[in-house]
Amino acid sequence: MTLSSAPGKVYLFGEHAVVYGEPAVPCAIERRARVEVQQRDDGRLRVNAEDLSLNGFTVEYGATADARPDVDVPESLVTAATQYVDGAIEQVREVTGAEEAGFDVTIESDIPLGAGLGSSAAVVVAAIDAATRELGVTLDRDELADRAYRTESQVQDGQASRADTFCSATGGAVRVEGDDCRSLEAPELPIVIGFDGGAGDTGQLVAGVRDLREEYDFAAHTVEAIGDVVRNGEDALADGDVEEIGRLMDFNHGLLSALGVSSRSLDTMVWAARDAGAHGAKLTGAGGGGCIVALDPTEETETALSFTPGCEDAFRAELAETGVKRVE
Ligand SMILES: Nc1ncnc2c1ncn2[C@@H]1O[C@H](COP(=O)(O)OP(=O)(O)O)[C@@H](O)[C@H]1O
Ligand SMILES: C[C@@](O)(CCOP(=O)(O)O)CC(=O)O
Ligand SMILES: [Mg+2]
Repeated sequence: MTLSSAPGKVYLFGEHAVVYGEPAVPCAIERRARVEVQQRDDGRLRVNAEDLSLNGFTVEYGATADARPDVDVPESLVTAATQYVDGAIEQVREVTGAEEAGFDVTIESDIPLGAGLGSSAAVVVAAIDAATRELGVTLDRDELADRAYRTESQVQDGQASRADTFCSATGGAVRVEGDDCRSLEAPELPIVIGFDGGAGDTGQLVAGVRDLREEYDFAAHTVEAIGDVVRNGEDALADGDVEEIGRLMDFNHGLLSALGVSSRSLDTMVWAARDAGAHGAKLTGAGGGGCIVALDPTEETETALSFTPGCEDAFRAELAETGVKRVE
């Protein structure tokens, strides 16, 4: 039995635009997915994922595409729920050459699903790490991040960035621009998260931005403008200027909103945070529903969010210094 954990993340800047080669700065947070893997000798894959949004279910199915899970829910829901884990195991079989390997996979996670905190990347990174180690293969961090990226890219129809998976594998604050992935020195940031209890489908939201960008030049320019915000944000991070980081987060939210990926509840939480005196606030991740990230060293934003209709949970998040790790 092998167990690994990997952290989720918030985007300080740059989600969506990063898919088209602009830079982005995600930051790992101390909310982790833990994936336990046990090899089995019949080549089958059994996934036990109590947190899945189908009210929690256990699926057991074979290695071949025709052997689908025997659960009484629509096929599309099952696929949406299982595709990241399926993809991760496919990568493990490929990279180890153990094409027939079967596994029992058990997932336990503190990261809400589809909420912009990178649950998919954390699950994929931890699953690939645990399953390869279970087969006696240790991937270095970059290869692990790359295999996890390939999984996200496949699920998102070829439209994914390396940002979430690199951040989850590495921990800390990172900067990703195309294939260039590196760690960043970041000041201590007073991160507050508001969660509306909802979720967005990353693949669909990414496809929506892609279509807008192809249809309208001004949407393409909006994506480029996000890149400019990120570059300014990097300077503010290097200077440790939290007020300026906040101002740029506000701007970044406006541009994401223009691209159609915000929602009423995300906007409501963003405004509640700003009204409470946060330095800045924006949605994080793909959007559509889920989480916002705000910066506030005082208790005001967390308190205001906890009284905001439509906000289900408000909490402070610590930076996760460590990315993927083995759990003994
Ligand atoms: N605890 C979990 N157990 C099983 N699968 C999970 C878990 N958390 C996330 N996933 C997978 O990740 C998907 C959500 O990823 P995504 O839409 O990218 O949102 P996000 O990464 O922002 O949380 C889920 O539909 C599921 O396939
Ligand atoms: C929208 C995007 O930039 C980030 C998605 O983050 P999340 O899956 O919503 O946590 C997509 C990507 O970078 O692959
Ligand atoms: Mg994701």
